[in-house]
Amino acid sequence: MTGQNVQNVIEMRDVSKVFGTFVANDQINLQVQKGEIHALLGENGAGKSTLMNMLSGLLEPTSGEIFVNGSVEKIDSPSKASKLGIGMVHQHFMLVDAFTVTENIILGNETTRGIKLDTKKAEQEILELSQKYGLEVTPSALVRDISVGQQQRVEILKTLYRGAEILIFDEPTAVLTPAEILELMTILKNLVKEGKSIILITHKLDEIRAVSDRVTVIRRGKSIETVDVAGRDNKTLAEMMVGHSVSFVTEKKVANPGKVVLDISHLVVNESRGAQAVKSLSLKVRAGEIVGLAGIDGNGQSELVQAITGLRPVVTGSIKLKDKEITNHKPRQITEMSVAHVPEDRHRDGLVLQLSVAENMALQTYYKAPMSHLGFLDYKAINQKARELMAEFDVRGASELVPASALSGGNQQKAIIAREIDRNPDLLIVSQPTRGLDVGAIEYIHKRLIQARDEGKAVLVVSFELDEILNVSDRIAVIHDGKIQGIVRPAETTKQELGVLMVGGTLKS
Ligand SMILES: Nc1ncnc2c1ncn2[C@@H]1O[C@H](COP(=O)(O)OP(=O)(O)OP(=O)(O)O)[C@@H](O)[C@H]1O
Repeated sequence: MTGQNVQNVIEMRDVSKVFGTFVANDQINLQVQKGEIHALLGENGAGKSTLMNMLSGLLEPTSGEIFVNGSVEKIDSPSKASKLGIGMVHQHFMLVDAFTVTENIILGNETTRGIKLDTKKAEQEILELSQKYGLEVTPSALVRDISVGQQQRVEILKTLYRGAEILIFDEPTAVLTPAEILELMTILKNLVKEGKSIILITHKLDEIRAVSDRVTVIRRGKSIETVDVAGRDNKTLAEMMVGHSVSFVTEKKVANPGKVVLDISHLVVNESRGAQAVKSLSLKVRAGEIVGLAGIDGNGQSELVQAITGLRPVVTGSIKLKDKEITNHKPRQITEMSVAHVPEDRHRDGLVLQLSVAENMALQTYYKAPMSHLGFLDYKAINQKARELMAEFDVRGASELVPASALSGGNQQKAIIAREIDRNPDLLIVSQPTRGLDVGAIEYIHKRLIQARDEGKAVLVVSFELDEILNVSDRIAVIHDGKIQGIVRPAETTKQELGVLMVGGTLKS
């Protein structure tokens, strides 16, 4: 069937997707015009990824029609999507670490294009594409040796190499540093300048306003409206998304810090290849305070958190928890000493994706009553507890029995935070707590962190988001090159000052 408005490279008409009895997409309409950047805005679990998975051939609609360049199409596989010129850049990269950039880009494409791994020719083509769109890469580098930002460029090149005209980006900036985000924004603009069309899923309202032409709002599985982005501010966009007013600043009382709970002294920790990542670092976190650890990715913050939680050996120095030595203790021993941890990589360290949401919520407690009796798991108790936590923390999903992989990214994060806060720890360490979360969920998580502080917990928040650090912290420690470059109070500093410390500068007193 033709006759559609050919200006629309994509038209989704009354598209629904039902999982069991759960309606994830409810008669959604979406029109994407050629040469535009079209943002999709919606709360965690609203149904954005589900909708895009139907465009990229990973899921088939339960009902509704999809038109590509004016013709109705059945997109029943990723290769069909690719043939139709649709490419998706996923949030979690799908690259092989041990292969080169070129090998990753041509992987899976050799036979369809009739090329027998002609690496030289492919390298040439990749260089041409990378120059045309400003996607700098080193074709011969191994993927494991390049930065996250470069890995994302490889993902983008992969879709372009397969001839993508319509590119879908699923929260592309969630894993990038501020500098890499700026580079990506330029790349997106280059892509549309060259005639590509882009669908952009992001929770970052600033990014939507910086690059998008139009935005479609999705709420609880339904498309609410499509509007021009020009002239709208963050508050308006946020309110359109959640359907009520949103506050960007979390109210909090002045902290009333008590005894030192976490005492890190002259700590040295190596990174995986043996170089020093944490270099004689000292830091204290007291009961009843939130210390925010700000810094550019790769300055030792991951290794520091891994050392505190027993996941990485300490070379020298000491870590004390309420005056007790925990240096190089096993992770389970540290957990048992009332330390909770929300890890930065929720898929690798936070969840077992194939287990149910309920089982994941019991991961730290399943071996004890009331979750188990005489060595047998009590599923009634496990599931009941999960239902309570899901209601309390607004974890939206079909039920507590679905695998964790079936929760949306933001809801997976809320599930981990619920599990860790519920353990009522003395020390709560949260890394990138709101990565991938919508503004409403961020507001809620920030409130819960402050509530934990007010209940007397020591809280260490590691984040690349300066707004987040400034919003929740009582003290901000800036880490640079494995050392604490400075400690400041949020009310007495600015983002600019933090930026100076983050690159290793010092503040004039
Ligand atoms: N295979 C599945 N089985 C059951 N429910 C599913 C499945 N896949 C997705 N869902 C549910 O559908 C809803 C929509 O999820 P989706 O991932 O599309 O949301 P999203 O808008 O992309 O959210 P986020 O911003 O958090 O990534 C969620 O409640 C999710 O739990």
